[in-house]
Amino acid sequence: MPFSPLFLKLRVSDPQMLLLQQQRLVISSSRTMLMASKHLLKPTPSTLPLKLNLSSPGTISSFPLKPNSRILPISLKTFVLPYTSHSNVPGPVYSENPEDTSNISARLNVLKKKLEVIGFDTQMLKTGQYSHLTCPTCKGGDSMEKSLSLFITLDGNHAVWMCHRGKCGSRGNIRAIVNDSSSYGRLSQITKIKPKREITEESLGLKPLCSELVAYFGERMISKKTLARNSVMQKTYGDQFIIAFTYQRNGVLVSCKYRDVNKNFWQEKGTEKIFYGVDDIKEASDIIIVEGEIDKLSMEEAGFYNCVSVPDGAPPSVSTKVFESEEKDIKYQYLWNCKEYLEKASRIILATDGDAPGLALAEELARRLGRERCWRVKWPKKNEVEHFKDANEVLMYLGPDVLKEVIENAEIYPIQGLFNFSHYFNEIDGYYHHTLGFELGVSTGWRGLNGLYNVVPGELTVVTGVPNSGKSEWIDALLCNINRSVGWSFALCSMENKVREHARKLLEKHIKKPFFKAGYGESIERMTIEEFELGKKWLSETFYLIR
Ligand SMILES: Nc1ncnc2c1ncn2[C@@H]1O[C@H](COP(=O)(O)OP(=O)(O)OP(=O)(O)O)[C@@H](O)[C@H]1O
Repeated sequence: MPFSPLFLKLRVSDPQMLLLQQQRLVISSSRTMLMASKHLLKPTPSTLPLKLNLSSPGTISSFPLKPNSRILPISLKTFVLPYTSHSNVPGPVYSENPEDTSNISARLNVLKKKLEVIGFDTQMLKTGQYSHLTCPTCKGGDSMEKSLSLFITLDGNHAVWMCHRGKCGSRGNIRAIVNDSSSYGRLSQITKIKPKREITEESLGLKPLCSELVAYFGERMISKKTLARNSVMQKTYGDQFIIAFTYQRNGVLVSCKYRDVNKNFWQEKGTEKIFYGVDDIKEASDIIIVEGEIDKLSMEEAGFYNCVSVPDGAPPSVSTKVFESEEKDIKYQYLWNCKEYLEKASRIILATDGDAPGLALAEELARRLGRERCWRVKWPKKNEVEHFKDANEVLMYLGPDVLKEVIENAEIYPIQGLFNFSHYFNEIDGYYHHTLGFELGVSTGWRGLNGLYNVVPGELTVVTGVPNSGKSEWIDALLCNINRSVGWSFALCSMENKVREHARKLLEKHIKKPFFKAGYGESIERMTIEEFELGKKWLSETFYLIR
């Protein structure tokens, strides 16, 4: 909705009154503001209105804002390396005398010694900072990555660490000065959280897909070749065949998700949560994320191998919880467990389902991955009201080429405050076709002024003049005219007028009869009580008073 026009009356010697049209009661009548406006004016006895355009781009937008989440957007980079910002944001200080540096360094030395015993390299450790280290438990796996993050409190007394390798997950904490709350004793052997089960195809009893299941996939346009490449298998429960989607990392079975004929899903207990197909995005700079395993297989049919599926489907809605830490972000552990695969991606296409949960999932992923590198797809229309909801539906009903187009036409994920002209085409069209309503302004009601001045929403009008020259009366008459012609209502900030006086002046202009018995001209009739009562109703419907 466009901004309302704003009338500002300046007595050349004594600015004092401000009028606002319509409901937006946002401008104060403070002297400061009026004085500031005065700089824009050359003192002149003229009473002609001056126009100042307030709607210049970059200062005030008259367009609706995009809906925004109340939660701060969070980028993966911030999550992965959140610690760079800690230098600017002091953490809690535990020392009673934080400036007692000798104590801090003494404590830190003790702490370092204890950490060395556990197997940490303490050379680069500093208080108040996170350090990325090799985990003494898993040694960073085959890639020997520095997957452990360790934080030392500002007082140098407490170290907390966690290994982010999905297969390890070791964590612990230790204090320089051991007291009752110390967990050093317990943690001299580093504790493992939720040790992950080691599984194999044999241990799970997985078998190659039977012809019936291959045919089932065939109906969904998933080829045998794609099934084989993704090691889709089956498990037998009694006489029932269940589809087994194998979750692998570096070719090793990490987890397995099952699906029965009734579309029930379940996952092997105690296994690590990772993306489905994560090996396919190892070195990819473009990544597609979908909401289900069959959608991942569908993308492959359209020629996109660089695709992964989330393991748990979509949440019902966007969470209002504030992100605390990777460890506490339980629902999205699969993302953190695979973060090294995602870090390299410069473009992440979120091809989640087109329904509300799918959109919520896209939002949750975008927050964590960083909106600036996320894109989203637009699923094609099924009919006048519906859209196809996911990759497999598009593949089945429209074919691989259309699915390819959907991905190729993905658009940038909306970022707060970043738009493009196409977002405004409706408004631009309306402007061109004169259908917006008041884009060229409304008449003041005085025909002689039409070619010189009209009241345009979003613009500021300053009415200036020498004292007592009729500025207030003119503005009141203008408001009455505009109310009569186009029905606008107004907010009045007129401190110089008593409310009852202002009511009288406005009623006289509206009813076109004097409020009191005129002291001149016998034939001039005073407004009747009925007219007065109707006039009061008009007053309260037309004006708001800022006092
Ligand atoms: N067109 C008019 N015909 C007759 N009287 C008028 C007219 N315009 C204004 N007046 C009268 O002149 C007086 C001053 O008018 P008004 O208060 O509108 O002036 P102003 O410029 O707003 O004054 P100030 O600078 O003191 O705020 C009022 O008594 C008003 O009724």
